[in-house]
Amino acid sequence: MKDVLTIAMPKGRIFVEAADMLRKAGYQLPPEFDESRKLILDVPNENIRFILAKPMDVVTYVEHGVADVGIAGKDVMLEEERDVYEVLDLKISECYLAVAGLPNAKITDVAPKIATKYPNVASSYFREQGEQVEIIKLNGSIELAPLIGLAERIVDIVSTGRTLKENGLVELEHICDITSRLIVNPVSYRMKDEPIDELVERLSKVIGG
Ligand SMILES: Nc1ncnc2c1ncn2[C@@H]1O[C@H](COP(=O)(O)OP(=O)(O)OP(=O)(O)O)[C@@H](O)[C@H]1O
Ligand SMILES: O=P(O)(O)OC[C@H]1O[C@H](OP(=O)(O)OP(=O)(O)O)[C@H](O)[C@@H]1O
Repeated sequence: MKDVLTIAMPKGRIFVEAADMLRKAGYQLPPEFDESRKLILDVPNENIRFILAKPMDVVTYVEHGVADVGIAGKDVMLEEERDVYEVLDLKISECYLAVAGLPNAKITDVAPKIATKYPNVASSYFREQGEQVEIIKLNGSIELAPLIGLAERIVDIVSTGRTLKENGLVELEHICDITSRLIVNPVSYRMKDEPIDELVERLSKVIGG
C-alpha cells in the first residue's frame, strides 16, 4: 500500500479554482467535496487526503509536515519566510498587491500610516522606496481604513478593482503580481517524491493547456 499524499487546500476563493484544476488534471474528486463542511476529506482511490484550511494557514500545515503539499497565494509566501518549497505557479486566483488611497490626499505626516493585512510586504516595500511609514495591521476590510481616518494609505490585494472603486479609492502604486502556488514540505519531497512528481506533472499539463 502506497503512502497517502496529504494536500492542504485553502478554503474560500482559491478552493473552487484549485478543485477545478485538480479535476482537469484527472483526479477523481467526489462531487460532495465542494459543499462539504468536513475539514478532512479522503479520496481513497486516488490515495489522497485533503485537509481544508484558512488560506493564510495552508503554509503552516505544510511547513510542519502534517500536509505534504498545499496551495497558497504568493502574497502569503511573500509575507512570511517559510521552510517550504514553492514548486509550481498554478496561475490561478490572479490578482496583485498595490498601494491605494483617497484621490488627492495630502501627505502631511512624517511617517504616514499604512493599513494592511501584509505588514512585512508593506514594510519592505516602503523601505525600498526610502519612505518612512507606520504600519497598521488589519485582518480584512482594509479599504475601510483610509475612509475612516485610521490610515492615509493601504497595501492590499486588487483583482477587478471593484472594492477600490466602490469605496472611492484609487490605486497609487503597483507592488507585484500574485497567483497561487503549489508548495511542498521539504521532507515529503524526498519521502513521497513519486506521488508529488506525478501531481506536479499532471498539474503542469493543465497549466500548459
Ligand atoms: N479579490 C481577489 N481576487 C483574486 N484572488 C484573491 C483576491 N483576494 C485574495 N486573493 C488570493 O486568494 C487568497 C485567499 O484569499 P481569500 O480572500 O479566500 O482568503 P483570506 O482573505 O485570507 O481569508 P478570509 O477572507 O477567509 O479571512 C489570497 O491569499 C490571494 O492570493
Ligand atoms: O479588486 P477586487 O476584485 O474588488 O478584490 C479586492 C478585494 O478582495 C480582497 O478582499 P476579500 O474579499 O478577501 O475581503 P477581506 O480582505 O475584507 O476579507 C482584497 O483584500 C480586496 O479587498
